[in-house]
Amino acid sequence: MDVVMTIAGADSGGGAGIQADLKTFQELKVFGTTVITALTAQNTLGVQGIFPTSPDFVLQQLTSVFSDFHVKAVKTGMLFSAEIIEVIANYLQQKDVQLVIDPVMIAKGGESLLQKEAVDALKNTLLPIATVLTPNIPEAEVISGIKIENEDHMTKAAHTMLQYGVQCVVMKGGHSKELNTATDKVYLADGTSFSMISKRIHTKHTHGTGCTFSAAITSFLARGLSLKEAMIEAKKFVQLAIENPLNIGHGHGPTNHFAYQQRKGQYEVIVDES
Ligand SMILES: Nc1ncnc2c1ncn2[C@@H]1O[C@H](COP(=O)(O)OP(=O)(O)O)[C@@H](O)[C@H]1O
Ligand SMILES: Cc1ncc(COP(=O)(O)O)c(N)n1
Repeated sequence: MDVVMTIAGADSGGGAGIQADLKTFQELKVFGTTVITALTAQNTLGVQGIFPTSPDFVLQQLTSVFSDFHVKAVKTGMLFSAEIIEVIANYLQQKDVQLVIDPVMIAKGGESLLQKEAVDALKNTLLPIATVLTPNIPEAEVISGIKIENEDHMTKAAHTMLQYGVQCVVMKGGHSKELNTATDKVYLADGTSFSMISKRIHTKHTHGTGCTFSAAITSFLARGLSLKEAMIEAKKFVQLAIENPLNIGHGHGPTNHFAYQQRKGQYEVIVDES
């Protein structure tokens, strides 16, 4: 059994963070372990409270898991502070793992999940050791310092982020103004790029989409898929999870992690290499 790890915040509402990651891992048949960076009191309406873990206890969790398991791939989500990021980067740079960074900054409800001072730590300590970075457009703007209003800006921002040493940047299109499609653009360190295109679902139930997508990439990498195959299959996983909502909660409801196993044969992501 392939072992993976998520380093993220816990979402009491079950739709994002550690909870979304573990549900994704389970559906994709990898064994999920966790390092919890913060507890959040959260539901589909928003984040009501944050209780961060001490950096020392983050290190203790990392040590417990790595001293016992052969972890093949790790993803990070909500990291909260520069101190927590530094502990994680110092620890992971000695390990031979594939590392997927979802640079979670702001929850869908607008609450901050990463302190402003922590962005430099993310860029300077985690990106140099990362395999994949999965920013949405607002996160890409903060990391690259480039305002993204068209595809040229997106390419420039991706190349700026690649310069920090990450091998691949996936610019997620959930927040773009496209009406009919949700396109994620993948930029690789060798200068090539491709787009993954799916139909845009008009729904408010998108809580935890980014967490689910990055957890799916992590699972497929651990199972031995190539970077490109892992990305395409993860896009399919998140598409089916959004397309088949569970309709629970009174706000931005969670996505449906069961849908991929039920319907994966019925949907193909369009890949554009041009
Ligand atoms: N309305 C939607 N319809 C289809 N796919 C979507 C939609 N919203 C987001 N996605 C997809 O979900 C994944 C997460 O994207 P996004 O929502 O931008 O991330 P985040 O949760 O970090 O804001 C991406 O693959 C994106 O294309
Ligand atoms: C603990 C935690 N991690 C990540 C997110 C981001 O998810 P979303 O962007 O869907 O609010 C969140 N709301 N809570």
